Amino acid sequence: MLFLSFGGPEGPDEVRPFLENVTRGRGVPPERLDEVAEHYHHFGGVSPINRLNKDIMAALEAELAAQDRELPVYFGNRNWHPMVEKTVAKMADDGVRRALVFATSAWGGYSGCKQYHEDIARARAAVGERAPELVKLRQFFDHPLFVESNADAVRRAFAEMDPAQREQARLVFTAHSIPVRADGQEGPDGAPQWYSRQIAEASRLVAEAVGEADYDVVWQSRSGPPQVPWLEPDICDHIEGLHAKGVQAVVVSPIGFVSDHLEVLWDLDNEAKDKAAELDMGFARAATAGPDPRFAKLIVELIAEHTDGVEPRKLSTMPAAGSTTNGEPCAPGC
Ligand SMILES: CC1=C(CCC(=O)O)c2cc3nc(cc4[nH]c(cc5[nH]c(cc1n2)c(C)c5CCC(=O)O)c(CCC(=O)O)c4C)C(CCC(=O)O)=C3C
Ligand SMILES: [Fe+2]
Repeated sequence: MLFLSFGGPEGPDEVRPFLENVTRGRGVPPERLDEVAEHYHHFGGVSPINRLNKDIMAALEAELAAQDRELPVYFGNRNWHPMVEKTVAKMADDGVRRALVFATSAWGGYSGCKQYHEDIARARAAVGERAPELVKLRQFFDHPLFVESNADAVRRAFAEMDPAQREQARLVFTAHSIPVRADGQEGPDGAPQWYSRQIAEASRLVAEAVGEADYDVVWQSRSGPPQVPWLEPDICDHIEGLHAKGVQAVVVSPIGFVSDHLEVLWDLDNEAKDKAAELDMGFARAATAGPDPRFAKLIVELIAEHTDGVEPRKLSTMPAAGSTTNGEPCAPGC
């Protein structure tokens, strides 16, 4: 099994080279990179993502052992060490001929799915003929274990809230913004907005599970040049808008993220929280699904769909997608 993720710097000297890897050829303006570098420096130049991924892998290994499944887990990243090319070379050295790939995103779209397929293809090309066959596991945004752990996290966040504010607190889901044009691309069902529709659907399922009829879905962490439209509203603007309408408290669910990496710590626990405080609003941020023990069970279930013919469990009617061999596109044009 190859555990494939984004990667992140482990010290101040690694921040710039990491950011250059992330944005290579993407037209992200240098001012934006300076701003994001500051976010990393605020945490000593260390992204929490590597530690979080190691925790998930440890839980995954324990779950595999508990289920008597013998499956070695390798770790590789798109943007920082251990780089996926090196990891796949090591797998070939170890005699691995075929592996499943878990990518740490629940979603379709370029950053969450297609780019991981490109990583798989690039790593295989770098290794050459000896490269193992690599089969990526599917998108899991509507898997009951993902939905239930996010729902429990939302319940805990409501419970944390001052009882006086709890009743009127507004539930707000947030995910990583992407360019409006990128979101316009068709999904495997032939309809556009595959990524934002999945976010909407996962949010609906979580809201339904916790019994909140009214909620919002908003975006965060936009990048790119300011003149290019990205999905809106931004979480901080939205908190202002809610305040103007008389809402006194928000519960924020970072549904778009698998763990508390830098965008969650900075854009939510700093910026959004400060915005709420400035407006004298109550604020509670729900946990992400990654550290929940159900997350390792979810990964093993996705594995079992391939090894044991386990029927994919899905709470939405949107088609399963994102699983192909050697980085092939899921559907023509995907
Ligand atoms: C949809 C999406 C996810 C969610 C998918 C999923 O994971 O479920 C995601 C995850 C992540 N994004 C991350 C970090 C960054 N993303 C950037 C830039 C960008 N992200 C984009 C989209 C997404 N990104 C896009 C369209 C860009 C513009 C440039 C480009 O087209 O690539 C930049 C460059 C600076 C900036 O512009 O912000 C950084 C540093 C980290 C690691 C955080 C850590 O270190 O803890 C993670 C997990
Ligand atoms: Fe990103």
